[in-house]
Amino acid sequence: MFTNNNIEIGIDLGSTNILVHQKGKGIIFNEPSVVAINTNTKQIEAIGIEAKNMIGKTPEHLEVIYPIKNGVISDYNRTAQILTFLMKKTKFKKSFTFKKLHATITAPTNSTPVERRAIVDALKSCGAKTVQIIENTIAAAIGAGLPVDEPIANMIVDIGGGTTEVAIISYGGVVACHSLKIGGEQLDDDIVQYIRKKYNLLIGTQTAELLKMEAGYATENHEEITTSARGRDLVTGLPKTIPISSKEIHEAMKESLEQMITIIRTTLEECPPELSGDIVDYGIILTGGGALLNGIQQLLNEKINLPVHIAPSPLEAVVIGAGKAIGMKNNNKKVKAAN
Ligand SMILES: Nc1ncnc2c1ncn2[C@@H]1O[C@H](COP(=O)(O)OP(=O)(O)OP(=O)(O)O)[C@@H](O)[C@H]1O
Repeated sequence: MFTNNNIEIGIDLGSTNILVHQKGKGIIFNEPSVVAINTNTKQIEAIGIEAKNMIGKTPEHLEVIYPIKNGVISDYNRTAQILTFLMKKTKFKKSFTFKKLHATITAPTNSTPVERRAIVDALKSCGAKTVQIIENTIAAAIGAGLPVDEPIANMIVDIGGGTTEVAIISYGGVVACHSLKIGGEQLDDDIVQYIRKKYNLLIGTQTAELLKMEAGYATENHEEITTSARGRDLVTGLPKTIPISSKEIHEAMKESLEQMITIIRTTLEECPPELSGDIVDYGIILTGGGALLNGIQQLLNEKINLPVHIAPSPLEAVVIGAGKAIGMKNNNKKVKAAN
């Protein structure tokens, strides 16, 4: 659609990870959604891995934060700063063709027009010539290789860091959808709270995330493993290491996982009957980092009684879909363009 002088990119501004996909090059940026802010100048000093490595080690004038909450940055200025910094880091700003940058950026299904406008304006203020917004779930479906423009219903469950989004997609549009402000970060927090209550031990969220990845199981029945958790004893104030079992980690995450199952059920209940057959035939496609949780496929299969498939690159599906969607905007009725 565009000439070779144009750069076409897809951006996934996730709560946990920011990814940029460039047509012809693939994923060119994939780093944590962390920024280091200079509290004196209010300017961003670092983003991604560089900023994450500063956590706990920053001088007084630097604050390290995760600015994207539940897939949305509420502050327009901060959004513009992050995107400008991102454009510099990905070197688009140095390119003389920058004025021909065409960006597709994803947004949560339930984000407000004000939040979407803020993202579009921020990207345009960075110099993007055209900006289009695509819903996360549609991008995830495209990235997972589903035939979104065909009259076949597909069900996407995207379990990200801050949100779980569920959508039934047919003919390129969302037929039914629900979003929950619970994702992988809540599971980490559940583990922190569980260990604090049961053992009077305070662990960090990064430790909790590692426990989740190594020994966290979505299903109650699994081969039990034991690992160790390191933190600060809340009684003595001293560092302490305790053994912790995969059963306990499952127990900690159980309630949040049940809430995810509930919104999948609710979305299925709203599926028009003539599309239900497709969902029965094709099942549910899982995307987002949460798709990598041990046993999640089995849990959903047992509770929802439908086939469950994990997308080929679950962490990258959304940005790959955003990157591909740029040429699809005339077919995809749910892609909201703001050129
Ligand atoms: N192997 C794994 N097991 C369990 N969880 C994992 C694994 N790998 C990544 N995750 C979790 O996936 C989450 C990040 O997923 P993803 O990058 O899809 O989120 P995001 O797009 O940044 O967030 P959102 O869509 O909510 O804005 C984190 O909570 C991370 O802990």
